Amino acid sequence: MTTEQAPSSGISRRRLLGSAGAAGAAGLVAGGAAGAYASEATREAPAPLSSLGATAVPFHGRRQAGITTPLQAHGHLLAFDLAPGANRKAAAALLRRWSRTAKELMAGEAPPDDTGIALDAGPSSLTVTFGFGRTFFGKAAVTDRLPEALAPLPDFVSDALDPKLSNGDLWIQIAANDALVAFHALRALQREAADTARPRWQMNGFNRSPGATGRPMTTRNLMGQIDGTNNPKPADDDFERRIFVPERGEPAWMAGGSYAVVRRVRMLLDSWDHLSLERQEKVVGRRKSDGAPLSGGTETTPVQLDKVDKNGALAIAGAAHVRVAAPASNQGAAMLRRPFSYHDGFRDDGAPDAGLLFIAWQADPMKGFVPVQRKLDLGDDLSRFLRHEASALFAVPPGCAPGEYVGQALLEA
Ligand SMILES: C=CC1=C(C)c2cc3[nH]c(cc4nc(cc5[nH]c(cc1n2)c(C)c5CCC(=O)O)C(CCC(=O)O)=C4C)c(C)c3C=C
Ligand SMILES: [Fe+2]
Repeated sequence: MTTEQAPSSGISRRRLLGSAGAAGAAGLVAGGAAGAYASEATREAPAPLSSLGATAVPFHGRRQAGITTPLQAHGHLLAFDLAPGANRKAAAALLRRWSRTAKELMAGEAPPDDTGIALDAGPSSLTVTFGFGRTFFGKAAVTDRLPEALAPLPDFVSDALDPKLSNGDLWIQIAANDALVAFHALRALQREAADTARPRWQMNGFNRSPGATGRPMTTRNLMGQIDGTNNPKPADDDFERRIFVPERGEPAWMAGGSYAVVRRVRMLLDSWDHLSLERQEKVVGRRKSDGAPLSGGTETTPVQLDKVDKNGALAIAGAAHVRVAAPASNQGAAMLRRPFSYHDGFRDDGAPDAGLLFIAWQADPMKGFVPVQRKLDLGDDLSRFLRHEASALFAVPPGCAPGEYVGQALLEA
């Protein structure tokens, strides 16, 4: 489920509908003489998609898509609250509708009553990922299934949180390599929430587009740093244990799932951009140009935290971000960081309202995000340039088999 696959057929129902519509429209504009051309064109198969458009990520599987899937270029994060009076049964019906639609959209299919926003486009690596917030369990009367790991996150020194942009009963992460495909999914899912759930907040983010660089590279954030290098890798022995709830984990409905910490972290870009390159690199502990650690080597060379330079000073400073955040500094605590950048215009003081939609995935937030953020709070040079403005924690259940829906074991067991 986590690896991208070429679609089984290059031509989806959505693409056939789209090109037939376009050809029809061309015929109308050109008038009668073009009619023969129009009907001929209608019968023609559309041109093959580029690999960007054609790539489909399967919806069904052991894990939900969008956790270990390669980062896409466009992302929408949406939180919903259950509408007053919406009960467990209504929530179950909503998750069933959402799962069916997500499956169709991820395959490049047009759902019934389609808006047409993504006509002509392929699935474009669309992923849709669903999660449950702590407040869901009381409203849906399933408090007996509330995971311990969904305990509220503690307060942090660097928090300046906006409650209206935080938490939420239900969460959807939508991501795709095409902006219209991503918005199309957002609109379809929001329409299906109907009277059962109301939007609480939305955040829109982006990453590098595939093909923008000469070779596939780790993405950069808005501070210009290569960001994501030292993430746990699926090939690591302890990857599954760190990121996903074990098969015999508690509660049973979360076995194979993961917990997503979502933080909207504004960057103080005006202050940051005033630092010299040398200072910026010291704050992080890596070179800006290629992401290599200041202890030497290339981007992927393991960081040597004990390395000293010829003057006897630490090559990676005591308060450098990579030192303070490293598992070695946090009793092994680790998380999979899978963020999007955001830019929401400018603030009243003229500063960019921009930063990182930081999303951290882990089997247990108390062994991932929480201890690391506590440590960063105490003495991380980078934190001086960051403001945590929104926060949420969601239980993201495992994926589902054909005929099932995400969260079924929570809502029907
Ligand atoms: C609580 C966890 C973390 C927050 C919040 C966080 C914010 C944040 N980080 C960057 C930029 C970089 N982070 C890098 C590495 C890194 N960051 C965290 C954790 C948090 N970051 C970890 C666990 C690590 C890996 C440390 C290690 O083991 O080496 C890097 C270096 C490149 C990389 O490995 O990804 C950068 C750059 C920003 C801009 C930011 C908030 C906006
Ligand atoms: Fe970081």
